[in-house]
Amino acid sequence: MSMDLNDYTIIKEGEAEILMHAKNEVFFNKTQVNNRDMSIAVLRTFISKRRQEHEALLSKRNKKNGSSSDVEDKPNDCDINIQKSNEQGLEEKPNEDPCTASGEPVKIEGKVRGKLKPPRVLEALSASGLRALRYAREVEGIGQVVALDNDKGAVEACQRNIKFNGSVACSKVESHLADARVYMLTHPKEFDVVDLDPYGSPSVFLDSAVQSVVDGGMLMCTATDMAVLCGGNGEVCYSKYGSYPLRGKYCHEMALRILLACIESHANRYKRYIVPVLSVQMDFYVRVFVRVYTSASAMKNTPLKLSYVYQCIGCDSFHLQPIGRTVSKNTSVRYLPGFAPVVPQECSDCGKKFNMGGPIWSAPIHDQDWVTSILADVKSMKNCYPAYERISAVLTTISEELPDVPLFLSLHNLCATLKCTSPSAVIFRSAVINAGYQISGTHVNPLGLKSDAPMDVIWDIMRCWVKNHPVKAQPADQPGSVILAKEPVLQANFARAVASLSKAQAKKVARFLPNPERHWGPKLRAGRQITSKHISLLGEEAVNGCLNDLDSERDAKRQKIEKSNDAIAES
Ligand SMILES: C[S@@+](CC[C@H](N)C(=O)[O-])C[C@H]1O[C@@H](n2cnc3c(N)ncnc32)[C@H](O)[C@@H]1O
Ligand SMILES: [Zn+2]
Repeated sequence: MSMDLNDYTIIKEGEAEILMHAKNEVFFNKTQVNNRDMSIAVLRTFISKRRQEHEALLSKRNKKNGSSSDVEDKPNDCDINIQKSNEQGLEEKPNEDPCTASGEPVKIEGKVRGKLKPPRVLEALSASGLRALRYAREVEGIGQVVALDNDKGAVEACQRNIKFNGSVACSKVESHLADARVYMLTHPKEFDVVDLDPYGSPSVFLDSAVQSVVDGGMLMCTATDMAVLCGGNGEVCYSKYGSYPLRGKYCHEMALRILLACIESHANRYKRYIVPVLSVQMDFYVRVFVRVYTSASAMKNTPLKLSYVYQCIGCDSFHLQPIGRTVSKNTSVRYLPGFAPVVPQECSDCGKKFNMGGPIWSAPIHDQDWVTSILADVKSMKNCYPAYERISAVLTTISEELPDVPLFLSLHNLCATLKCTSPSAVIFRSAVINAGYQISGTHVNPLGLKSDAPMDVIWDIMRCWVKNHPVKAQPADQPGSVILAKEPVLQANFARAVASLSKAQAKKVARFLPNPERHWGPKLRAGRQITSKHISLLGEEAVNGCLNDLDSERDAKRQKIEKSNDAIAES
């Protein structure tokens, strides 16, 4: 088919270039550069971690072989995971043992040897192929990248772009017209990495995606339906993800945890479970990076990693209700349902009722060792990331998040409940630290604070604050009045604590950045007009912005708010 290059513009991102037709009939959203850069960073770390794990496995096996006879010990679950994960990626050493099955470690002179196969990546929803091309061209050590789309125009564009990107792209990237769900179902445990980047919700792809990843492989998954995940339509969220969202200030983190719980439930159907390495809320979407393993016995731990959330409708208090618990006796562990309820009918702080949301993933959402490696890698290859400033800021903030504290408090909301002036973040953080608890920021909200302090301690600190910063009298039945009517048990100490600023704050390293330009938001399915029906995909603000042409005003306002939020968080 002849093509006139004048009909196209060239878009360059990282090392990849794509041809965009003047009519732009294939999806492309440049704001997703943050998403693609972050994924490349995770992919690089995945390759190096996988190599380390492989070497550790080989040396463990060799030690075993050296010290014991031919009879192998029965491997435990953990061994099976590592073993299977590596078997998928093990390559025969040519001519060393022609009888060895492909993918099996090769045993030579009592030593197990094997070479890791470069990881195979499936970009299941590829559109123009930009992401697949960037993976192939920029990530050293990557294997084949399979790019799928069920839209003929997208596949044609992708194939054109593969050719346009030269020999490396041609040898590594292949594009197919396929329904991603069918393809993933018919390629079980075949891909080291599966990347899902859909329009809106990934929910319909999860069941097949968790089956297509090799043991120890990685699933990367975006969801842009934030209005659904953040509680705009609780029942829609429940039907798509099996969880009820709550409309707290922490809703974006809750969205991440709902998505993780949903992926885990799909994985469990196949005796598999997930281990999150990085979970990010950026721009207008959430994106999670999880490893997938198979183990019927490890799967029993799933209920320990999930919780319901009780959110008081009167004050900012929230409480987690774990689904399961364990009882250990000697060496045996029994799995039991969680003790319930963890809260009384009425909030013990303000007397109002609770909404119940979830279940959410309440175990850690990042592996801090991975986060450190990813951040170090990003910093060492600064010029290779077009969105360096943004992704390094997000990773820095994530690296400082308390790992074991789900969700967070909003200092603004606490003060709004009490109708008091707000202490600065530093003063509040100091009081929490001086009371013997931990506190950190969160990457999802410059004003959010994560703490392991129980709610009664938080309210005692605020009661002490109000004693020095009195409020006007309010009606007695208001949540704030009920809270302030009680005397604090704890005497808060607001003296500035050493750790009241995070390391990044102390060094003035950027943690939150405003959007670089207007229209920095989601895009519709290629070729569609924006109408009010698109609120769940784009969010109310974006849709109204397009419909009413109020974008510039809103953007200016948002940037102003972001700047002032940052200033408050730094203060
Ligand atoms: C948001 S775009 C992907 C953007 C791309 N990952 C990037 O980084 O530029 C989603 C793509 O998924 C494709 N798609 C939707 N449903 C699909 C399905 N069931 N199977 C394969 N592709 C599908 C659409 O045609 C669209 O091109
Ligand atoms: Zn309450």
